[in-house]
Amino acid sequence: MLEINQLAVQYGDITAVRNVTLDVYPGEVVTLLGSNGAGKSTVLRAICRLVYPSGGDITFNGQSLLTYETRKLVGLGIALVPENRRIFPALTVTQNLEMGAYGRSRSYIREGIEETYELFPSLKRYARKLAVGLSGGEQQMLAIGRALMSRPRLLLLDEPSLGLAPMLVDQVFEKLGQVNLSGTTILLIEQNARMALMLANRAYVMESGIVTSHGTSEELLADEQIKNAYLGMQTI
Ligand SMILES: Nc1ncnc2c1ncn2[C@@H]1O[C@H](COP(=O)(O)OP(=O)(O)OP(=O)(O)O)[C@@H](O)[C@H]1O
Repeated sequence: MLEINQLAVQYGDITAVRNVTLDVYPGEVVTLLGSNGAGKSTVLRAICRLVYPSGGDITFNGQSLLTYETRKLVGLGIALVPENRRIFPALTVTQNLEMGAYGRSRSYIREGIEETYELFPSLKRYARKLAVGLSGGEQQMLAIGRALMSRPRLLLLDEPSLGLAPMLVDQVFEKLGQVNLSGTTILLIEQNARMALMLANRAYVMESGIVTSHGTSEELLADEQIKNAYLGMQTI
């Protein structure tokens, strides 16, 4: 579905990412792990055309994304849940969801909102409240719900656990599991390796701009180096 081939990205003189090759197959959850500054977000930015690669290619269902503008990706079936959620604080919860399907028919939007409230019943209670008043966990659910409004085939998430208490992280990941079960493919960028590996089928690990290992989640969970570097002493 998504193929990244030998991707390189520069910020001026800084090479943030080089030689990154990564595949996401339909129906999978794939996670990209790595510590701060490893280059994970840069890969996501390149997929969304927020930065232009200095080398390599990115294709979606066989079509190069490098010729696409960011705003056209949604039409291809790609939606992004950005880092720090970036919801519209001065709009209500329902209005935020409507923005996720901007330009679509009223019935498309109505059905999307109904489906979103089915998936996130807690959001429904706040439908008419301003998004600014939501807790961090609810804002993350709203950001995911907004991205799902366009019925993406591929959902990209940048650090959905960021700033959330552990219980809320569990809830967000449980919802992502449901989203995947209902047919949406997921590429997840995370620093919370434990949660990400529990959800994902496969994972890639990045260090200093390159992919240093990849495999199934089971393989990486059993890997001593990964355990020491990313999983601490936690027992899975
Ligand atoms: N706009 C920018 N200008 C210059 N350098 C940048 C810019 N954005 C990122 N970098 C650098 O590129 C490298 C990769 O950053 P990136 O944000 O992709 O890492 P990351 O793995 O997503 O980390 P984080 O979890 O902190 O976002 C880092 O060295 C970072 O300092």
